[in-house]
Amino acid sequence: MSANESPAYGVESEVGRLRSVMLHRPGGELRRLTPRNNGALLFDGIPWVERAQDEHDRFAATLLEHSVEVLYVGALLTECLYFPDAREQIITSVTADPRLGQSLAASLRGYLSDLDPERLTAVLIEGLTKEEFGDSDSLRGKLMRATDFVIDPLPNMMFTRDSSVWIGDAVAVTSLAMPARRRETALTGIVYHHHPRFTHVPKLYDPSLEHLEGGDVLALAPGVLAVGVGERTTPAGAERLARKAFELGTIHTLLVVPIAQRRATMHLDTVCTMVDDRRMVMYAPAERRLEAYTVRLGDDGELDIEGPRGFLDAAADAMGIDRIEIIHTGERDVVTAEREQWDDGNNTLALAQGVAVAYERNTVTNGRLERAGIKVLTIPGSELGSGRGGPRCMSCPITREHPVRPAQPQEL
Ligand SMILES: NC(=[NH2+])NCCC[C@H](N)C(=O)O
Repeated sequence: MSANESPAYGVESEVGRLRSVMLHRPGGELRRLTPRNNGALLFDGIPWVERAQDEHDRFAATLLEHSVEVLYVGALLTECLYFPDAREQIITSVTADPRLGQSLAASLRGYLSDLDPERLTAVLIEGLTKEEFGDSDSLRGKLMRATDFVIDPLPNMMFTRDSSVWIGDAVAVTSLAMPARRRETALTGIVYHHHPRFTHVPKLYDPSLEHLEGGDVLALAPGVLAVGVGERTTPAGAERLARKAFELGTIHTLLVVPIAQRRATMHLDTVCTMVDDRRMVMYAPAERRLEAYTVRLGDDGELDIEGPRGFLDAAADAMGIDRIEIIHTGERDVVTAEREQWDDGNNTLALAQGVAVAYERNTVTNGRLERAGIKVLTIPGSELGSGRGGPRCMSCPITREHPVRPAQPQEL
């Protein structure tokens, strides 16, 4: 590739050979979690930060050992913050927080403007307390405790799956539903709009639109997407995505899959993920329960909606295959299944057909995958898991090769 040629990115499936991925190594933002704020910040515990970082490094090393390019969102953001436009845009968006009040917003603007790109990146992700900022003049500042946040930390930043998703050769910077996560897309948006790697990439969504999270979007096959709607992605978000993707011609079918509005099933990828082009690891009760509406573009340019019918049948039809085979999470007993579903046993990341990264703790599910001929690459996740996300949530694939048929575990 010559210096001024832009690399070709794109994702058409869940299982084509993974070439490039975006991660975020958890850092100081996890140190902000306390028993008082962890619930609002969407963590079920208080992770041991150094251990979480070691676990994450093992994840990154597993990807690198399998020749996957690992890009870190923080490093890309820092590079963007050398551009005055990008700096101005992010500082304006952070200081527009109406909770600040005019005086604090003005002094915060001055403070942020003086930071070098690296420090600014850290503050944007790790947050800033009143104590660190040092303000005591503004009305808001006077009424804050030393440990209150002037800028909230983003501990869920490591779940890069949710804040952007590639659909074909276009990227969707998503619209996150939970208040604790909304600012993540201001940062990913800067990366995709300002980093020279990505300025040429078509953008098919933005954070001002209806709620849509990447963890709900599964690229079942080239041209076929499944989108979970529930706690995070709304039907309106799925509709908007369908219209945009049909317009760009990147898909021909979108399956809308209602999922229970519960924390255990916050995204479709907590219930099922693909391990090759016709097999999924899935939480057993979902196999019977999941339904799908099949959405296509009608001749009149309007959305044509069929269903609902069983998700697996609708998916196999859209993918042009006889059936999707299911590998169940856990054993036949519901308790193990429920435990391993909670611990992200379904949330595997395929590096290629039949090769998947999984948390080591889900021994029963991993054993089943192996017996089914899947090569399982395990990583530790005792600390990372407290944020309720597994290998799939912690990665945003940027480039996958086209999947190969028939499904064969590939030697990488
Ligand atoms: N794609 C996923 N399953 N992401 C998991 C995100 C976990 C994060 N703590 C949240 O609640 O939003």
